Amino acid sequence: MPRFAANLTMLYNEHAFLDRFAAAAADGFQAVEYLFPYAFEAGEIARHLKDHGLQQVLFNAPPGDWDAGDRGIACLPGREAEFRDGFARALDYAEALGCPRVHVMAGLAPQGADRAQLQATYEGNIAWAAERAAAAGRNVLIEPINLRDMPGYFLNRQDEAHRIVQAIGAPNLQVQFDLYHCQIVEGDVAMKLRQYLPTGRVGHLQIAGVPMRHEPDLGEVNYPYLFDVIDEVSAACGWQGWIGCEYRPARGAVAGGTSDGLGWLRRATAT
Ligand SMILES: O=C(O)C(=O)[C@@H](O)CO
Ligand SMILES: [Mg+2]
Repeated sequence: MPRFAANLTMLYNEHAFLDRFAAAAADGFQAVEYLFPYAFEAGEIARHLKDHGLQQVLFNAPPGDWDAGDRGIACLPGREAEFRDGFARALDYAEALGCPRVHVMAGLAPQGADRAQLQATYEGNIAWAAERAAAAGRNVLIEPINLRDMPGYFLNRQDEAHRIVQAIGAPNLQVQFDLYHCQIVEGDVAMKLRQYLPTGRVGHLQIAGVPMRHEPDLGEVNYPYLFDVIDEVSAACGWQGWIGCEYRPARGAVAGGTSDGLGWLRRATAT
């Protein structure tokens, strides 16, 4: 099942985290992503990847204090040292897991904050991270996220993300284009695939049904059509990234729920 990576934060919640690697491999996935690896030793995760023949294609840098409400700290003035420590930790995990991409979450804009100051802090942190990642042979990704799921999130639109990537100009800085967020925030997803994939500035795609973030075949988005667009544009421009399956299975933590919901994937990959 080339191209599609299982997001182990959202899929296979019927299993404990480390057991999700085996479950994804049993369903035919060859690659995985998830939000955060830091609750586990990198070596332990690396063993699970190897044992199940999986590639790690993406994970996130430490987001600050998630339980206290942080959703990344890259745009937050005064937390630069914490940002740098966290990113260095992410690079250590990326090395141990053989993972080429690290997603850096922007954070929530504090109410009343000076937007220009947040922007300057964000761009400064992202530029620093891209430089450090380049020395380690990794790419840094930034992802626009919708405001319904994350009220106050600093980065919401594809054009903003691409403007920042252009402005910083680091070759290893790319956009994580999550079609679910894009549909909610701005729509016109097929045209944005056609616009942005050929720029070489999209490092990763992610999908989910809209609006409930369940399986891609549940909701308003016509994913078979979008997969054809991705195939067509990729063939023309040589785009070779992964598509992360970042959705909450409709049957949730019910035994077999994730696998039972993979009919859309079997249809998408049928030859
Ligand atoms: O929520 C998403 O979409 C993601 O890709 C996460 O990495 C950030 O929460
Ligand atoms: Mg996403």
